[in-house]
Amino acid sequence: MYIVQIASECAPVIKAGGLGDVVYGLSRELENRGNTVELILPMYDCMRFDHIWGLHDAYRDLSVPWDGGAILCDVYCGWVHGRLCFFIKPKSEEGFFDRGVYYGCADDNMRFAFFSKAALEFLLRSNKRPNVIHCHDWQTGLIPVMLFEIYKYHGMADQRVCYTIHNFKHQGITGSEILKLTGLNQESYYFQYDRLRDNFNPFALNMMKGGIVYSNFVNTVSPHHAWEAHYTEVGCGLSHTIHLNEERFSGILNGIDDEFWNPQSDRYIPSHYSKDDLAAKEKNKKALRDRLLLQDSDQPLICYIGRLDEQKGVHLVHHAIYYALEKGAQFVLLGSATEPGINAKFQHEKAFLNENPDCHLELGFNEELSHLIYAGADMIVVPSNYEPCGLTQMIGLQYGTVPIVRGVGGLLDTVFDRDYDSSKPPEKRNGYVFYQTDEKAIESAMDRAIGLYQHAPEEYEKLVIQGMEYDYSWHNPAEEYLKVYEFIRHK
Ligand SMILES: Nc1ncnc2c1ncn2[C@@H]1O[C@H](COP(=O)(O)OP(=O)(O)O[C@H]2O[C@H](CO)[C@@H](O)[C@H](O)[C@H]2O)[C@@H](O)[C@H]1O
Repeated sequence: MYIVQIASECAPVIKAGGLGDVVYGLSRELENRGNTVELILPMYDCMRFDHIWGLHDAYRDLSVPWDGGAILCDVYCGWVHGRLCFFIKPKSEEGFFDRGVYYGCADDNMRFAFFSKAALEFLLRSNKRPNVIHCHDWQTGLIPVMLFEIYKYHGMADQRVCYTIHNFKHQGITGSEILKLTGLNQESYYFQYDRLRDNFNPFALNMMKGGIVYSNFVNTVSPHHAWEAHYTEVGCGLSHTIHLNEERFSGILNGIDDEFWNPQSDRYIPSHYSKDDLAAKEKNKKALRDRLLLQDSDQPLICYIGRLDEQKGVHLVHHAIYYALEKGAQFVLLGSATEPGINAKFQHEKAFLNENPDCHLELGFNEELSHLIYAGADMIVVPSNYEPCGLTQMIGLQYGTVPIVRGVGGLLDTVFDRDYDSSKPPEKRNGYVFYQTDEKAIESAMDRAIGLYQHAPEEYEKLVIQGMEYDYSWHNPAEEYLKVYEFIRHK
């Protein structure tokens, strides 16, 4: 099958979070199974060019209709660790992707609407006719809309769209100007409730809603989160739209790339290990302590890795640091905050804890360091308010780092409480789960984890091994996506 992924991220060349991991990992697995996969991405000035091999011109002066005129783009092509990627570079004054950041500009809606239009125009003009176009999140929500309202009539009638939602919080809510810019026009048509009109603001359009309404199949990234999005406030206003389209909606659990995230071959860690050789994991702990100037200790090292925002339960992340220290454990945090208030709070904590030999806060994005932390830590906390899937707990499991998670979304589908999970026999349990959002809840789960580490090391090691035995690679999820692709192809 010929599949084109269109997204705003692809790890490691463009990675702000989990979306990048998924786009890369799924593409690799689909190719391993004999499919042809190509990716279309924006050409950001700040992306990691050092991860692209053989970058060259693929299409010069692609004329993308925009705002009644056209913007010329150059399309470059290169391989990102074996994946064939096309990068779109607009040559307009706005410099849509020359902002030094991936997201967070005042005109993000326009930037990604343009990217979506340019991606379709590129497919059309270069005569690429994939069986399936797979798009991701609000940034590409307009792709199925424009495909089925415009491009279908220009020789792209056979293409089918699978649309994956990684985060319902950001939906691309925009004004009517986007219709004129993209050439969709016809305000009264698109402002209908069963098309793009936002479910709560009758004067706004919602790009993610467009993605749901127009795609041949829609999914989010875990079965439990699919249920939450349908039936709870976690759908962020789109539950009714999901309800109306429920026969085309499901949850497919993410995987993690087992080449990139593999303690037996990870290029960023000093000592490779497996579940049969856990002594080598200790060497990574030592390397991590040395690198971050932490003192040696026989107490557990607990970590947090992830974006620092409301979604991730920052108040509990903050509490976990102090509670770990109170219990004699060590804590390492690697995170970046885009919200100024949250950033200021963690900068303050970093300064306050700077001299503490048991704690290190690293504020920023650092792929290489993240690997060493997964390998060197004993436990990872993931106290999210909501979590569509969550990759950090799965990576933690793969690296023998026991997850302590809040029981929401994909965390519930992947972590099974050692002491209380009745759905799994004891030998299949792999971590700790708590449910409430108050401090006592995370404290009790941390107590149980730290207690086992301190008082029953053999039992603790068993738990580590049980976690490492889980297969959260892309093998099963890719199978499910292929079933979806086959299903929509023949519709
Ligand atoms: N400061 C930092 N330095 C280095 N690496 C960092 C980092 N902060 C985060 N990372 C890395 O980025 C990824 C984050 O994965 P998450 O599942 O937390 O994704 P996120 O919430 O961004 O994405 C959304 O999409 C993903 C994919 O579908 C869903 O799993 C998730 O629930 C949803 O919120 C991991 O690979 C992690 O190691």
